[in-house]
Amino acid sequence: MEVNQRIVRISAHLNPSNIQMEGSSGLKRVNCRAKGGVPGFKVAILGAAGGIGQSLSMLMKMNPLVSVLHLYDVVNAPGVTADVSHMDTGAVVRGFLGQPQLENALTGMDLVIVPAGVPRKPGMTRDDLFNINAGIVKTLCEGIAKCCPNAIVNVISNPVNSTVPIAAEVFKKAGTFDPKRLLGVTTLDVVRANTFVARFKIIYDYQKPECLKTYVLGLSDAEVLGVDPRDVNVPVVGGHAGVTILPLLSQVNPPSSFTKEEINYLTNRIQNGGTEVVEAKAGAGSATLSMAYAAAKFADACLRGLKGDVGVVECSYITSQVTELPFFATKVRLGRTGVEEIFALGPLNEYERAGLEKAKKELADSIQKGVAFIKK
Ligand SMILES: NC(=O)c1ccc[n+]([C@@H]2O[C@H](COP(=O)([O-])OP(=O)(O)OC[C@H]3O[C@@H](n4cnc5c(N)ncnc54)[C@H](O)[C@@H]3O)[C@@H](O)[C@H]2O)c1
Ligand SMILES: O=C(O)C[C@H](O)C(=O)O
Repeated sequence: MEVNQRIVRISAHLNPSNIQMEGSSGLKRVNCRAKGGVPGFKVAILGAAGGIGQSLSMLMKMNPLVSVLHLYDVVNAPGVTADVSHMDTGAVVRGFLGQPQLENALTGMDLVIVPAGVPRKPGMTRDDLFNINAGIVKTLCEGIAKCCPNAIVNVISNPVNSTVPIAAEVFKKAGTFDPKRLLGVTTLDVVRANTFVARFKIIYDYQKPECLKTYVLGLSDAEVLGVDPRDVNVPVVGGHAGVTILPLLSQVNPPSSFTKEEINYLTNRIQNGGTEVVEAKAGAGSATLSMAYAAAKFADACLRGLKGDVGVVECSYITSQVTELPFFATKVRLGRTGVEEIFALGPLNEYERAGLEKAKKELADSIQKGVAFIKK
């Protein structure tokens, strides 16, 4: 049996027309288990041919937890699929092009990642994308509700503050809504916050052993002397746009102290990280590479949770009761059923409490806009 399955897989590789696109007879027989008998997960990327989608497809093909990778887009899916499928990693890659193939792309998936939609140009807010992206997310979520209602869904398409409520309303309408399985991806805010905070030289303060002291350095010094961003963890709560992005610098790990100026600088930089990239790209789109990295990191955390790993904690924008708002980003623990624990905000300082009030005001409108889009 095992040998036969290996032969099927090898012959599929030898005949490219059998492996790349939906509709070829050889695909259905391919073994869907990862090497070593460990069950792998089936992952679909919707918007796989885009700036985020292409790099994300590559990173997910490299993930040993993925046994099957479905790449769906309304353009260029065959090319991206052919390209990614040549990587000598375990996941079987299949491509799906256009709306008629959406259902096949989604059927049987454990995790669906959604980076489909238009990106910002300089001068635009994320909310300016609402008119186009709301409809795209709605259609894709209708497909998810029909074909893989139990999948974990990672929403990347902007404005995330509204597209997650849109997805929730679509799933409610279809009777498939499970708040534990719908997650807005805000990992890029955490990735940025970790990077920017790590540019501060953190040295041990022997007078206060429980606390690390920080110094602002010039950029070049910081690059040489700063700590590794992977050793820094900054919780970022609220949402994913401007003032709704609320880094909790009082809760940075390792514990660190910042001056008022440092807090202002860092908070601004983190809140405007997306705009910084949009302006630097000067009309050629928004963050794609750092976003694909962040999305792959978050998807990997979801898969590790599904696999049963313990202590998988990430920030995500989810259905929440942490504040009076129905959606809010906080740290969550991921497990076999998706979001298994939502962490409270923890103690906030005065600066963060003021930021929270501003964030909630803007978030409330964005959530309402998303909900109204489906209910209208
Ligand atoms: N959550 C975050 O932190 C974050 C970060 C960066 C970008 N984004 C958002 O992600 C989205 C994608 O950004 P990008 O730079 O990859 O854009 P892009 O234009 O490069 O790619 C988008 C892809 O979506 C596809 N698409 C459009 N309509 C579709 C549909 N109905 N079904 C399937 N695919 C469809 C397009 O064909 C394209 O390939 C944007 O909305 C952007 O604002 C979010
Ligand atoms: O800023 C954008 O429009 C894209 C994304 O939300 C980001 O934070 O980079």
